[in-house]
Amino acid sequence: MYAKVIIDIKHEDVNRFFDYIIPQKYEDFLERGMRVLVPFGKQTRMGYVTEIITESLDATKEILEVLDVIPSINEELFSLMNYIKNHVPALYSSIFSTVIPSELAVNYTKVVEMVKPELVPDDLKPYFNKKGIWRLKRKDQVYYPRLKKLRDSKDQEIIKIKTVIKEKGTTKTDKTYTYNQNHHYKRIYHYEIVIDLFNMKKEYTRKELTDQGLTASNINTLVKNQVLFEQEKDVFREIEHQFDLSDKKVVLTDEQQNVVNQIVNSLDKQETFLLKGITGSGKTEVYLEVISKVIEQNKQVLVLVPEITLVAQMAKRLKSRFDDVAIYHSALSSGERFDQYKKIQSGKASIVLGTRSAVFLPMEDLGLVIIDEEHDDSYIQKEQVIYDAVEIALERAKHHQIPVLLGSATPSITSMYEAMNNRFTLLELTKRPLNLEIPTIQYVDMRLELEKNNTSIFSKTLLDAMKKRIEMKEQTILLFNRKGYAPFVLCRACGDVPQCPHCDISLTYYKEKKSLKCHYCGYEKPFDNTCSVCNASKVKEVGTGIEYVEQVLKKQMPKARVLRMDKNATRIKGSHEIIWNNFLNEEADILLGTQMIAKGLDFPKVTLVGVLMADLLLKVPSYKSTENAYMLLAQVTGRSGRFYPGEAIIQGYDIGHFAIKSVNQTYETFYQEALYNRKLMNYPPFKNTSQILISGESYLKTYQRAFMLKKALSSLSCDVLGPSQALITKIKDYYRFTITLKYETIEKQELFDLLEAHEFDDIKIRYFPYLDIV
Ligand SMILES: Nc1ncnc2c1ncn2[C@@H]1O[C@H](COP(=O)(O)OP(=O)(O)OP(=O)(O)O)[C@@H](O)[C@H]1O
Ligand SMILES: [Zn+2]
Repeated sequence: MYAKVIIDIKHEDVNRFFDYIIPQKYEDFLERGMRVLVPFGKQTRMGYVTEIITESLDATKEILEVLDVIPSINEELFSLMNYIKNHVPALYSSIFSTVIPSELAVNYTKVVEMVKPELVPDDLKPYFNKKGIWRLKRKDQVYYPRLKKLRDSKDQEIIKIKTVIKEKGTTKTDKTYTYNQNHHYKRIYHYEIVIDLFNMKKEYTRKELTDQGLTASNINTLVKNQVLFEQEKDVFREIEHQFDLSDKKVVLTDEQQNVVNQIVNSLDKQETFLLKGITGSGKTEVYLEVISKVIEQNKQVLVLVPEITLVAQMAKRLKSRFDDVAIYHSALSSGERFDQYKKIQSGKASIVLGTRSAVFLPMEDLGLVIIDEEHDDSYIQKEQVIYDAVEIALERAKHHQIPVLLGSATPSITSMYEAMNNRFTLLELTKRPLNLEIPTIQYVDMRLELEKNNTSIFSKTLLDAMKKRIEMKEQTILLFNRKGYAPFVLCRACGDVPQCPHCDISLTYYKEKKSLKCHYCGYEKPFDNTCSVCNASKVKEVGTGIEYVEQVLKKQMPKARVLRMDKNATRIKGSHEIIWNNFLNEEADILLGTQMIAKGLDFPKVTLVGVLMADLLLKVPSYKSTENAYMLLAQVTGRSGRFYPGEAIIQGYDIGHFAIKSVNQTYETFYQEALYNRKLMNYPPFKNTSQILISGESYLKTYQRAFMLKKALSSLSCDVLGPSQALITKIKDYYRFTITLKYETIEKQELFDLLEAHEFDDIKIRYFPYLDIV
């Protein structure tokens, strides 16, 4: 028997199947989808078995080891990988590592062993340990050529180089102790506490015992004298939460019950529901009720939220009401994530809650997928292997023949269009349950503030409203969608902005480190207030970042307790949940944040939402920027008045803009206008679009190649636009051009072949299945 294997190396040259002999001991055991170790050239590598075959002409080497007990890739996952493969050109190995958890990957470390110590050059000797072993680090790469020579020297092998492979995910074990009733230890009277403890519970972990005051040497003595039996056991790394498990009990409104009934009647069918419910209309209660019905049928539910910020709130609701909830996202520790994965893989989770990548988790008895805030861009993975988790979820639904429930107050234009054309079933919630209205919205034109000599970033209206909230013990959410502090520096004398020498982008200013850094290539140089162009000592930070807003806020409202939620404030594991929990428990008056706080969150005491520089949202270069701005504003203002009547204040310089104005109107008004624009411009849902990036070191050559590609593409039935300069015209010394495709249908494989044929050593071509990712 033989196995077809994809090798875990991300390189074009090995992007194909390799045949290996299955040793007899693995013949009955090995299955398609398992991870194996195989010899590859002079190395040992991990690989994925994609097929078991009976004949092979190429197989010469045997599989060394099998890493799985259950296949890491089940049949459903294989079909999802196939779906991805048909949509984007990507290496097999990259697709594998996209769909499985990173904990299933392995680390390869090279180890050098002395064979003839006397012949090892003196300057290398200090790197070896006492046992004659040197674990190579990344920085040791400079020694590779010399080491290889020592290994390959003709008649004498002076050293050996081995690859040590370690799985990233590890199972945690802990020592546990039970009490031996029949021991003969005389001095047990010294350990009364032990007797008491084991009267209460049969088994304790080492940590539990030390927490009770026993020292390590106490425990050792008791084990030695056979009072305690010691055993090594796997321990499950449970995720620790900040919240308590108390569930709200609500009686569904007629509208909610209606929606629930419709979904529940279709649980055995593949059907896509679009639940469009205004902000605060109680979509979560609908989810919970439907989930309980799915679980009654012994099936599983996958719940996706677009951002880690939203996990805690949903986790609290789910864990309070249901057992066996697993949680999966990138902010867990590697150990926690590995254990959650194992729990899911073994079928022990009835509900899985996660962010984008959770869409690939193995769930054999999947009965429903819920995608909350379905309009959110975060569902699209924009790096490496590009995919849209919503599309993947719809594929899974096809596989299992089950419904998908998409929920949003502001559905994406494409989802709404599907619903209007009866391909999705539209369900609506039009009211807030406690008869509360959507908050009233007030616009403040900051140009007029300036005329009134107010140069602060806060208008008087907003400042007064926040102060009033503090007096009334109510809370405020403030949105400022720009991260970091003073993102760049500028010479006030000549206007020069320091740029990265390798990329066409201004350098970011890091105040604490006093340095300037390029976001794209990592180039870094110390900040210097002398301008390199005009020599004036006038280089200063520019712009107002969210940390600056926080400072001003504290200055203008010294009594206010402010929490900040942005990428910087949430770098530490668990901080999303801490900030969320603290604000929910009213330990702060104001929650200041980026788009992270704009959607989905439900804080009863928030009666004011303020938006600073709303027009910043429009400055994003995307065909969707108007729509995204509208949706973000409609979402964030919807955080106000969910339990008590509320209001929202939007500040900006261009508040007459369609996107900003529309927040005060219905979603339908906005949808009609946005759809009209998309029709006019041939954007989705009317035409499919994708983009091709052509990059190379020579400006002229790259531009020429892009034109040649355009010509070749005209043989396909699609509109080809461009080539034009990419938004960032140069990255890491590579010039960048884009070509945009618009089409109804396109033969993807033909397109990918064409792109491949146009790749040259000095020209790179990348394909993006969606616009504005380049
Ligand atoms: N039937 C009900 N009776 C009383 N309160 C309810 C009812 N349904 C929902 N609520 C409460 O209303 C609030 C808003 O509900 P929820 O967070 O589910 O809104 P949502 O539709 O998800 O809104 P958004 O799109 O803004 O996130 C919650 O505090 C929820 O507990
Ligand atoms: Zn750079």
